[in-house]
Amino acid sequence: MQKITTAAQMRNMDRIAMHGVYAMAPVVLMENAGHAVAERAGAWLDGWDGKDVVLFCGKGNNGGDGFVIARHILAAGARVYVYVLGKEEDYSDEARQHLHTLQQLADEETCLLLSAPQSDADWQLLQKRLLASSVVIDAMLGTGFHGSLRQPLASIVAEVNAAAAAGAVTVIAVDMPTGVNSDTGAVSNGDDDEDGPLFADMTVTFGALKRGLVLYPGRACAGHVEVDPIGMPGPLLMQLEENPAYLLQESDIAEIVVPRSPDSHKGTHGTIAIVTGSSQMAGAALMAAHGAVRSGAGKVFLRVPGATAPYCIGVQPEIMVRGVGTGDHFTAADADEIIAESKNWSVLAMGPGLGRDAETKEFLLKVLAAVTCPVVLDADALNLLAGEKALIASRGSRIIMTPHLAEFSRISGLSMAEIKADPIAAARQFASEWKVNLVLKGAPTLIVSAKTGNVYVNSTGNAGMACGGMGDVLTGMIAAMIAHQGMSDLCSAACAGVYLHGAAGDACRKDHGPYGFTPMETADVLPQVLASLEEDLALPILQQPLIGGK
Ligand SMILES: NC(=O)C1=CN([C@@H]2O[C@H](COP(=O)(O)OP(=O)(O)OC[C@H]3O[C@@H](n4cnc5c(N)ncnc54)[C@H](OP(=O)(O)O)[C@@H]3O)[C@@H](O)[C@H]2O)[C@H](O)CC1
Ligand SMILES: [K+]
Repeated sequence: MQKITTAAQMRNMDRIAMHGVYAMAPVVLMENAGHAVAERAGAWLDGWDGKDVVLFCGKGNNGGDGFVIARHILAAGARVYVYVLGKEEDYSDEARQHLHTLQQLADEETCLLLSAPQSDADWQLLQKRLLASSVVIDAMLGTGFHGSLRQPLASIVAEVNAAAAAGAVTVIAVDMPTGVNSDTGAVSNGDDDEDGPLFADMTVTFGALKRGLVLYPGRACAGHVEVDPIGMPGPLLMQLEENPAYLLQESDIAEIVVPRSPDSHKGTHGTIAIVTGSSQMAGAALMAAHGAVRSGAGKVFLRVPGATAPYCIGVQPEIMVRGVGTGDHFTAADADEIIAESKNWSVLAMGPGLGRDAETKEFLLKVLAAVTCPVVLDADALNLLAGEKALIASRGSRIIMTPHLAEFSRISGLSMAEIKADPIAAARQFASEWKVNLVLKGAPTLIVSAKTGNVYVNSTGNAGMACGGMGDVLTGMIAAMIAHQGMSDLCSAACAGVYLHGAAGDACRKDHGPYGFTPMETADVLPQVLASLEEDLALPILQQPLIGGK
């Protein structure tokens, strides 16, 4: 699992690597960092030989990495213009040492060292060089960036973006794209909206992923991201700081979603109950149930208010529908029937299309206080339970709440701006206060474990999924995942549901185009997504065919 760090955690890791028991020389870490970029970007670009490169080095250690990169790509056959944007006395000892080495290699033909552009003529020359080069390397700012971009960096970033937009150059960022805050993913637009952030085609980052590379809008600036350990001692990288966050990747999910045992039966794969809907929103209930069906649930029961049942019965034969009571929304009088039935259920999901009637809140409170199976709460269930922290906290580790940002703002009392400023902290704080497993839906979706406080950042999904009904399908999927063999840990089930839902959306995007595909279509590609996941798994002996076959 890829660890995601903050700048402070990274600095702490650096400090221990250099000044703790490992006593690594700072100049060596910088050497490794620069070498890693030269190697990884070189492999990605099919080598450096014969390439014209413009390299911008800032006045911090990110710039120091740039001096090392210049030396390595020169040796690999590139011609390089190095803009040294700091004064020699500004640099750290290790950066200055690498600058001195590079100065010995400088010549007119292959390695020209230049200072920051000042006159109009300098800027015109810079533009010309950018358009004539094939690669730009951004070693201007890394984890030390704060505030909004100052000059001349803001204008350089604007020139690089313009050259890239003209199709002239491939842009490689060192550790972070300049202008992206490494802790929040917030970007700087400088004083002029066109002045930043830098948009990279590839980012090579050091030690571990930075939050700003996985959170939007920064994530959109990073391009293809590779993480290099730069020779950091393994135990240091593995060491869990407080409040860790991780990026969810296919291999992580393949470990959680165990293959079905060949002698399993429908009872093995869970009885999922979706108790939701109202006459205005029967579709939401059906989409949630369909999400569960397509996730391989053993049995799916849909319980809707009595007057809603005619809209749901017979729509999809796999879903066993029954109306409860006679109204068009649930009331407290309907709770006993649900509570009695729940003894046979593996999991209960409530919320999509539930409506916000006060009577429905009474129903929810009664059901939640009595049921013992795990519960997934979404949409209107969240709105109705916004003030019920004590009830949720009393059984939160058995509950998954799945708000989108607006719902999360309503129940947490945080403004959208506060959430966006630090979504990881906001999600973690909420999960800890409400003692609940949280799925904060957005780009990207965050999952927080009630038990450990660990945060998982999803890596799948796309903007085509921003449409009504996608969340309903996800609710059913997460419910079905909980019932899968070996998935009794609710947070793992939520991670699997969220990852697979996004992967299904990505498959739809590929098949249908960037948007316009539906939640039902998204659910329908799940078996294919699961098939590709199974390819990642070593099939257990029992799964292998007895005769023939692959
Ligand atoms: N283990 C590792 O990860 C290693 C990382 N390395 C590299 O080091 C950088 C971090 O280096 P640091 O010197 O701390 O920071 P930066 O180089 O990113 O930037 C600091 C300079 O940037 C100036 N700055 C800050 N904000 C702005 C802004 N908005 N506009 C313009 N300039 C800005 C800042 O100037 P101040 O006047 O504000 O102080 C600094 O001069 C990391 O990212 C890696 O690339 C090591 O090389 C190896 C180990
Ligand atoms: K950079």
